[in-house]
Amino acid sequence: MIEMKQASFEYKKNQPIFQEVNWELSKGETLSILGPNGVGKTTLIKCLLGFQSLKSGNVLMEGIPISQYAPKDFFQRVSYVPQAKHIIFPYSVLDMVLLGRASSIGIYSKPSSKDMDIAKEAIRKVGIEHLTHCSTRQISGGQLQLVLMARAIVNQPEVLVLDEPESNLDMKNQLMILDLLERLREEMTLTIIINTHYPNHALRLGGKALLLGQNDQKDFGDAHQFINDDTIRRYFHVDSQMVEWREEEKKHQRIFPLRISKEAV
Ligand SMILES: Nc1ncnc2c1ncn2[C@@H]1O[C@H](COP(=O)(O)OP(=O)(O)OP(=O)(O)O)[C@@H](O)[C@H]1O
Repeated sequence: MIEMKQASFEYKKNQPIFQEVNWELSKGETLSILGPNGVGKTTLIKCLLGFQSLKSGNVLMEGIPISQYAPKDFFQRVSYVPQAKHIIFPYSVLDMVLLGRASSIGIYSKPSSKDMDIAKEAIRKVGIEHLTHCSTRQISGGQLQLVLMARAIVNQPEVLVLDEPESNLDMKNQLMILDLLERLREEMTLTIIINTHYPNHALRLGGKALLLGQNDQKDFGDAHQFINDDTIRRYFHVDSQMVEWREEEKKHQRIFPLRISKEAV
C-alpha cells in the first residue's frame, strides 16, 4: 500500500542521513520506526510526507510515486500527527478538529452542519467529547495529543503518520495513545507509521519495525522478530533483558534496559 524503495537522503553533500532504506506496508499494517537520537527518524518521516526530497529512491503509494499525487489528494489519504508540544493555538477543541476539514471546506466557506458532525464524530472516536468546547490552551499535553489525533482522522485517511505521539506523556496517557491506535487500526483499517523512542511500544503495537542506527545500520521486518536483546545492544548500545508472559492465551514480550553496554564504552 505504501513503501520506500532504495531511499537515501542527505542535508549536506556526501553526509548521508540514511541510505538505501527499504520497507513496505500493506493496508492496516503498523510500522514502528526506532533508533537512537539524531539517527534520522524524523527526517525519514519528512521524506515520506514529501516535506523533504529524497536524494535517490522513491516513496510509493499504491505503486505510484508520491510526487505524482496532487498534494490535496495525498494529504486526504495520508494524515500527519505532529508532536503536541509544538502546537499552541487559541482555538477550541472543536475548531481545532474542524481545521482538519479545511481542504474539504474551502478557504472562504463556513463549515457545514455535515462538517460539524464529522468533526464531532472524530472527537467521539478518540474519547474526548467532554472537551469539545474547551480551549486547546487549557487542556493537558495528553489531551492535546488526542485532539491532534482527532484532527488527523477527521478526513478518514488511509495512512496515519505520527512523530513520537507518546513522548512527554505520563504512563496512563501513553497507554491511552497506544490503545487508541490499536482501536483505530481495527475500526478504520488504518495503516499506521509511528516514530517512537519506545521499543516496548513497538512490541505492543506489533506489525513491522524499521530500525535505524549509526554507520548505516538498518533492519526492517516483524517487530517481534527484530526487537530483541541483540538488536537493542547493536542499535542503542544498551544491555537489556527480554521478558515474555502469557495473558488471555496471548504471548506478550517487553524489553527492560539493564545498563549501558560495555561494547559501547
Ligand atoms: N534541517 C536540517 N538541516 C541540516 N541538518 C538537519 C536538519 N534537520 C535535522 N538535521 C540533522 O539530521 C540528523 C537527523 O535528525 P532527525 O531529527 O531526523 O533525527 P531523529 O532520529 O528524529 O532524532 P531524535 O530521536 O533526537 O528526534 C541530525 O544529525 C540532525 O542534526
